[in-house]
Amino acid sequence: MLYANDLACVKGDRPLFRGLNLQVAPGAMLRVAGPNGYGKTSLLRILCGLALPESGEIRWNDVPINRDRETFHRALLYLGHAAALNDLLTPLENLRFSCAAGGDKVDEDICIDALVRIGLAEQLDLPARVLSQGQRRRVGLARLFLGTRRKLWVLDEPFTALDVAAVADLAATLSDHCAAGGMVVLTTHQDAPFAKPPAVLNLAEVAW
Ligand SMILES: Nc1ncnc2c1ncn2[C@@H]1O[C@H](COP(=O)(O)OP(=O)(O)OP(=O)(O)O)[C@@H](O)[C@H]1O
Repeated sequence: MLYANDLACVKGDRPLFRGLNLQVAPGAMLRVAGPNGYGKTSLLRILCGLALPESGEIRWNDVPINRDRETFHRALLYLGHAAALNDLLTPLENLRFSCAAGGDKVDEDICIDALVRIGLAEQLDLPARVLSQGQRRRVGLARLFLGTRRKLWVLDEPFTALDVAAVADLAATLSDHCAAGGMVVLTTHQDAPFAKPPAVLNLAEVAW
């Protein structure tokens, strides 16, 4: 279970939100909504422990995330809104690198299957610099198809630059993850065909 209690966030000299509470239980999906610049990305980074809130606390299974970072990070998969790829490496090399950096031991065959599943069969051996925006996005998203048992997926605009079929496939994957007891927190400006509509947290309602 992920809890956030009474979070406040200031960026530079700009107050963004305060009094923000949330909880995400196993099986749940939460969509963080709000206009541009209201702090969606900032909130996701705070929830992952990548940035500190001005005040408030985040707990994972009742333990503050800064007290046992290792356990929390083993349960967490965070994908930011920009695909962090090395342009000189192929999609396969990038995927294997991000798994290794995240401490996931994944066989090459499983990585290849994930890249094929996400529609990159023809691009396996190309350097990432020649990929389209949608293909770059897919390399990052391939981590969701690896079957690693990370319970909490935090995804910043995962549908950006994907075509209709890829949006449907990803929405089904996120729904399946929740149906299997996983948790998803995401931002998106577009509707996606989830099996169940996610709960919505609108940052406009907690704007400072
Ligand atoms: N380090 C920083 N210093 C100053 N301002 C910042 C900093 N980081 C973010 N901001 C500002 O904080 C605000 C919130 O940014 P954030 O990226 O969290 O918004 P968002 O809701 O995700 O926006 P979008 O819908 O456009 O992706 C923006 O006005 C942004 O310019």
